Amino acid sequence: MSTLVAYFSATGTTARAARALAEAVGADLFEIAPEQPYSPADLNWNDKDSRSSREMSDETCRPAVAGDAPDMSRYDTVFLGFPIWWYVEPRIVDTFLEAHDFAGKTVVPFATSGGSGLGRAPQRMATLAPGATVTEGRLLNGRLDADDLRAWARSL
Ligand SMILES: Cc1cc2nc3c(=O)[nH]c(=O)nc-3n(C[C@H](O)[C@H](O)[C@H](O)COP(=O)(O)O)c2cc1C
Repeated sequence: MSTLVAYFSATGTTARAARALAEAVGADLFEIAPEQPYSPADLNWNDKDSRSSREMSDETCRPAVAGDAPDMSRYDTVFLGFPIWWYVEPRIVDTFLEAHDFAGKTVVPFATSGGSGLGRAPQRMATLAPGATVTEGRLLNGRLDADDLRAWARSL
């Protein structure tokens, strides 16, 4: 069994963290790409009518994921990365969690943000991945050190 790093990234920051993590721990990498990419206007958190604001104000919103899904049966540990949006994981991460069977797997959240922590994201994610062990996760803001990432992965 092996390790997957799956991530959503709207503007590239989480993508960089995900690549560094996958390389450091020798994991496969999968991008959770939205069927409809997010434009800069979509990401405007000052506009309560922007796409991201509308999605995040609706707990049941599940934006569609593009492309082929990974074969989850190959993995026992899944690092799941995302930008913090309104203190939690973007709804498209919820789409991904509900689309796969994580029972018996370890799901490790990681995030980038403007400063907020993971907040309630791990708890929310646990409710969407029945039977999985969802760890408390970690912010991967700033410079990432491969040895530090490996030590973190070993400690899980
Ligand atoms: C709609 C939206 C909401 C955000 N909400 C938060 C927040 O609650 N706390 C925070 O620290 N950063 C917040 N941010 C900033 C992002 O988490 C941060 O820029 C992140 O690194 C972006 O990652 P990405 O480039 O992978 O999309 C928000 C960004 C967007 C677009």
